[in-house]
Amino acid sequence: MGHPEEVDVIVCGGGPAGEVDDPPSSLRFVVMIRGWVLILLWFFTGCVTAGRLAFADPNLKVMLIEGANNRDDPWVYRPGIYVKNMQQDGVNDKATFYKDTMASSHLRGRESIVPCANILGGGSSINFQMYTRASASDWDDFKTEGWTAKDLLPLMKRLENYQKPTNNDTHGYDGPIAISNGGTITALAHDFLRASDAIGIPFSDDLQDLDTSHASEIWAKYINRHTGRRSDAATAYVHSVMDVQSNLYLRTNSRVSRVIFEGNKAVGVAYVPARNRAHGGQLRETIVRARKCVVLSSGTLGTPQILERSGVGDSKLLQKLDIKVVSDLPGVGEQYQDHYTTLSIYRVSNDSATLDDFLRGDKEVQKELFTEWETSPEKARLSSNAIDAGFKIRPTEEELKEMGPEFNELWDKYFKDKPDKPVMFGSIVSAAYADHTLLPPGKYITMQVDFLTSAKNEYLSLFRATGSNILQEYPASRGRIHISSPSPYKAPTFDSGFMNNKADFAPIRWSYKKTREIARRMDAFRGELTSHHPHFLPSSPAACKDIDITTAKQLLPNGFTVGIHMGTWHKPGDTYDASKVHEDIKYTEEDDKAIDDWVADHVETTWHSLGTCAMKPREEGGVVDGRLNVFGTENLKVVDLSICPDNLGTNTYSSALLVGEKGASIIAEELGLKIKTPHAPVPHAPVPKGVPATQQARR
Ligand SMILES: Cc1cc2nc3c(=O)[nH]c(=O)nc-3n(C[C@H](O)[C@H](O)[C@H](O)COP(=O)(O)OP(=O)(O)OC[C@H]3O[C@@H](n4cnc5c(N)ncnc54)[C@H](O)[C@@H]3O)c2cc1C
Repeated sequence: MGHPEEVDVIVCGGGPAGEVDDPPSSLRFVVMIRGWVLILLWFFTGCVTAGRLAFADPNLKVMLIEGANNRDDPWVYRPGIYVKNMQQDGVNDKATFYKDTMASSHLRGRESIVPCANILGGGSSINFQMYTRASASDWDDFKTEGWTAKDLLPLMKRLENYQKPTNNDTHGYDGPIAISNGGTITALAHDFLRASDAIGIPFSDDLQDLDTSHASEIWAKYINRHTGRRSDAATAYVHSVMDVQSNLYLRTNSRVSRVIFEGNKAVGVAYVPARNRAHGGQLRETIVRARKCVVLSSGTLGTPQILERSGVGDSKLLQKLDIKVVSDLPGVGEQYQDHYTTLSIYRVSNDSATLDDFLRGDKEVQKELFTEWETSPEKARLSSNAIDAGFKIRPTEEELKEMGPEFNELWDKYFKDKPDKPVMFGSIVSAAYADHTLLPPGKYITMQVDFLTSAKNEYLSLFRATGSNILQEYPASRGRIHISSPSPYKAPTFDSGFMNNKADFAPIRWSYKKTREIARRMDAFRGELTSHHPHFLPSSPAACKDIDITTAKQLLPNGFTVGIHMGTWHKPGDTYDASKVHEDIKYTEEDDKAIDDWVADHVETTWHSLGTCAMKPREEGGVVDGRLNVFGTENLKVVDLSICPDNLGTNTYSSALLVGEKGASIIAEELGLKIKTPHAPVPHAPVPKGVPATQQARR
């Protein structure tokens, strides 16, 4: 049966933006008018809101317009294959790659790339599945009525089906999103935790209690421990409702072009095919009208583009592009924020359990792991993201002294009096997170460190107020995204703003040193993969050392070249000695400079985009109010992470779900509906019992 042309609610979202091409100037618009309906545009956070509303009232007809469908896609639901979704091979349509329009001097002439989801479920269909929550003070810092941590805690619980043991009361047990340790925990994770403890990072049971900011833990994952499947937002909130009710309709392979206004009132949207394949580049728009309201949830990089194409944004830009101004909001697309990741790679012993052979494409190993997942998903190695342990840390007084004046000012202003805020996260990946064609044979771990703050708003105003040199040197400390054409197929101008505030270098440098000290103290440690570390001077005591000869000989026992003299190519490490007593590596100023250069050359997005449609007063550059209404318009809301007025110190899936739950509650209230709990049963998964699932025996 075809979709009805008139429904109560239409949720439009997820059009693949991967293929961004420019239509010819002689655009012809083919417009199909559909019914007058209530339209909600959302994607991942939208899945939450759409599913919640549809389930709240079976008589409310909801249509979800999206990009690719993730339903029953094995490249989505098998957790261990997530890295494949980051391939830029022209075939992968699950991600869009936003590239800096201009090379950045802060990155030594590099353009950074920010991959984003391009599929139903948004980031939750392709992300790394690490479960982290923001600190309580992060939400309080929003300074918006209804958005304090205390206000939001019931919603945090409402979304969770927490399947780990716990010793606090901040988790939920019958929500649609499963959180567990996954199928297996590697021995490398325990090795990491022991080494972390040795350098002053104690073990904790739950780092995600909204409060703990300096400890390590077995890191949880968005994986259902009973099914070994990824816990994505579409399966949890949308497919679940579609399985039991007939009032939620999916329209996939589409891209939302613009919101239609009458005056300043949103009355509908226009969407186009996800790919521009029509005769002569014809732009085929379908118009759907909205009876009550339009909600945008296209993510931090998608939502501002739709707003601008619709006439909501900086009037100067819109006039230049011949777009009629509906609401002059210069804040749209500004204040783009992210977190920073650096990845350093270490050699580990040949008997370590890593995913390297699987990722390299060893056919036998792949067959073994896929079969294991098919037959015993509840305990399979692929029922994991291979990121089993990690830490959150704050610097000691001594370390602060070494971190320089720029960071210390940020510390004093932002962290000092908020002890629940970590400065850095670190985690161990039991494999090389890298292109394996660039790596020698062997087993690896990756130390991933994330700086989760990246030059806060408050910090920026501090420098403006004091007239510091930093502001003169780095005048634009955030990124931005803006459309370059009214066409939905034309690539936007994008400036990630990465590292354009000098204060961001010190914590990344500090955490590189920390993870290096941890790696060296692990029993499995067998050297540093020198190509994936800073290039210290060869004479520096801090210079990296690669694989030791004993381990190298085990790798290629019949090789004629192991350990040959090759000039400076290989500086072998020491053979493993369990009784070794460690001294911390000492770094000179020159060494620190080498680390900073390496950071500029290699720092990446953490895929945690935030902030381009901030929820704050209009006169301060805000785009939405506390009830998520877009200023200067009627019947138009934004429900995604673009609304964050400030950064959140977390991997952001939990926050996106929370914003979705909050949006659902606000809209339900305005529609006179009540959110029903528990939500519809999640496909493939056992129905949660409302108690900690650790008490349910494994099969
Ligand atoms: C590679 C990767 C790894 C990550 N790892 C983790 C992790 O381990 N843990 C964690 O907590 N978080 C992680 N995240 C972050 C997390 O997934 C995101 O914060 C979250 O998905 C953001 O939700 P959102 O709804 O705001 O936006 P998104 O999830 O980005 O959803 C926006 C959706 O809108 C669609 N869209 C955009 N424009 C249009 C348009 N014009 N028309 C139609 N559709 C459109 C896109 O296709 C996309 O599906 C990761 C993200 C990525 C990309």
